[in-house]
Amino acid sequence: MAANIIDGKALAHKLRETITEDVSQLRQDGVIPHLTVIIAGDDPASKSYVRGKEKATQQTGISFDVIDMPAAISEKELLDSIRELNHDKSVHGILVQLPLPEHIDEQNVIQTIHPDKDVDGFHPVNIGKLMSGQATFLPCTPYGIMTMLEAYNISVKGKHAVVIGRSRIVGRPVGQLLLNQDATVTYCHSKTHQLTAYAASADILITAVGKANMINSEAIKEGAVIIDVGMNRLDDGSLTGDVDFSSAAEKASYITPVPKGVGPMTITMLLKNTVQAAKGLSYFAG
Ligand SMILES: Nc1nc(=O)c2c([nH]1)NC[C@@H]1CN(c3ccc(C(=O)N[C@@H](CCC(=O)O)C(=O)O)cc3)C=[N+]21
Repeated sequence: MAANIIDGKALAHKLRETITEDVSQLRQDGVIPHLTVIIAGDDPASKSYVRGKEKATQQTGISFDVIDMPAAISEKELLDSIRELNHDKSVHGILVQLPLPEHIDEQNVIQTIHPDKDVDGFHPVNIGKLMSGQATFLPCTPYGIMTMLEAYNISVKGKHAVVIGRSRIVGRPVGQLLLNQDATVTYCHSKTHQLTAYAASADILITAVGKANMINSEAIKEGAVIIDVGMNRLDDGSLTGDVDFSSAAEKASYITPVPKGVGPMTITMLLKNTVQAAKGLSYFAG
């Protein structure tokens, strides 16, 4: 079987048209949706991701600003500026770019963002809401993945979904969303025995590991749907996923490329969450 390619970039483009219309309506109603990003330090990858977010907000008419902090910023100063943004009525979404410098406690930072401005969906209140099926901001990458599956009419009901990676940002929440939609979910991670056997039993395989080409066709069931969340920068500067794309595409029914798969969807859902924050609403996580 030759797999269908799930074109995240094209879908992102389409969704951004609707978001642009929503923003324009909000502006007519006197609300200017605004996202503030805080970045600490000058890691080139982080800087480049923030530029991507800036470009996407500008394209859709969302107002954007970035607060650049030195890597040596104290945790207290960082938390104080988050508290200020929490009180600023013109700011609807706050995103603190991760990873943070090592001396800063990531969890303290996430918990300081007001849950109603937490457009990343990382705050424990929002994670709790997701777990209990209440309206909330969904974390952008899992939300993007569910949106791609829906757009391609891929039902997860009753299917075996295998998630490789158990991060709070991707693995855990995407497994929860799949479960909410009646998939049978298995979480695998770095300590899993017989990883290949689990992967090869997946109807839907989500890889969020960060190891280039760790999954090849041997670990893929004929007809499986493959969602590759990996973003691995190779020595030649190119970007590749966790899945060996060409061999996997021979067996899969659907597969996401890297780049132009999950990445553009992640940013699109951030835009959507920001608009939703500006409307003063959040989603139902189903
Ligand atoms: N608080 C926080 N929230 C995040 O959402 C967050 C974060 N921190 N830290 C870093 C990761 C990474 N991330 C990406 C999003 C889109 C692309 C993306 O659009 N990638 C393009 C390619 C970009 C390129 O070529 O460099 C693509 O896949 O086609 C990549 C990476 C968001 N992150």
